[in-house]
Amino acid sequence: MIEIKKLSKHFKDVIAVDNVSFEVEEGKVFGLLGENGAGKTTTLRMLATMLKPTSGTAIINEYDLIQDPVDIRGEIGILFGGEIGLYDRLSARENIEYFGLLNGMDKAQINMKIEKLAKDLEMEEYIDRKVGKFSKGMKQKVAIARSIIHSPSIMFFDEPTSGLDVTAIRVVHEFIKELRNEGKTIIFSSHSMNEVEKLCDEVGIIHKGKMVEISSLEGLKVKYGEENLEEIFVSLVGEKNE
Ligand SMILES: Nc1ncnc2c1ncn2[C@@H]1O[C@H](COP(=O)(O)OP(=O)(O)OP(=O)(O)O)[C@@H](O)[C@H]1O
Repeated sequence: MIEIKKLSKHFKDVIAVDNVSFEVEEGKVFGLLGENGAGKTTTLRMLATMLKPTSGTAIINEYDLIQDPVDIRGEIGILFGGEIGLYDRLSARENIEYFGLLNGMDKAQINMKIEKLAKDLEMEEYIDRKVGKFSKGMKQKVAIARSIIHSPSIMFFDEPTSGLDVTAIRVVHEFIKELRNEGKTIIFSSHSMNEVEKLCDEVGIIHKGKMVEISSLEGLKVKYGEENLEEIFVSLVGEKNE
């Protein structure tokens, strides 16, 4: 369960996130939708304890973001788009293993989990190769494996498909669906309503740091009398997206 309470982040005179509150029930997928610069990454970085909020807090599996950040880190898995920060000189296996050790797992547990992840994500062929020369899609799979090595119950994804080709996007989507089936609680950000529609139970639309709508997909359609969710998004944030 995630309960976000009046979360704000100011960078000098820029209000990146403005008094945002929402809840995500256990086992649900929440899509944070917004244009470039809307405040999605900043929100997720705060929830992942990577950035200190200016005000407000969140309760994540009963831990308070401000009081218990170390406990929260053990509960969450993070997959951020863009620069994913793998160690080029280490193999895929070593990159994943390193994170398992950081999360207090022992070698035997880690090895078992890596065998399964390598199979599930079809990485067996290159699991022992150095990641430096990997394609973007291959690196993303290593990052996915790394993010769940410690079996967190909560996952945060920040635009996890940005810059990936169609095949790699499918892998990420399938992975999110699988996590949902396993009952994980997920928040992921996107600027595409189509992506959100495929994967989410509920959506929050963020615009200029403010949450302008929170609803189930069906609820949005009923409220705005419009079947096409992309149209609803555009009408809410004011300009054409993509
Ligand atoms: N470290 C920072 N210092 C100053 N301003 C920042 C910083 N990080 C983010 N911002 C500003 O905060 C606002 C929200 O940025 P954020 O990265 O959260 O948006 P986003 O919705 O994730 O956008 P995108 O889809 O482009 O990643 C933007 O105006 C951005 O310029």
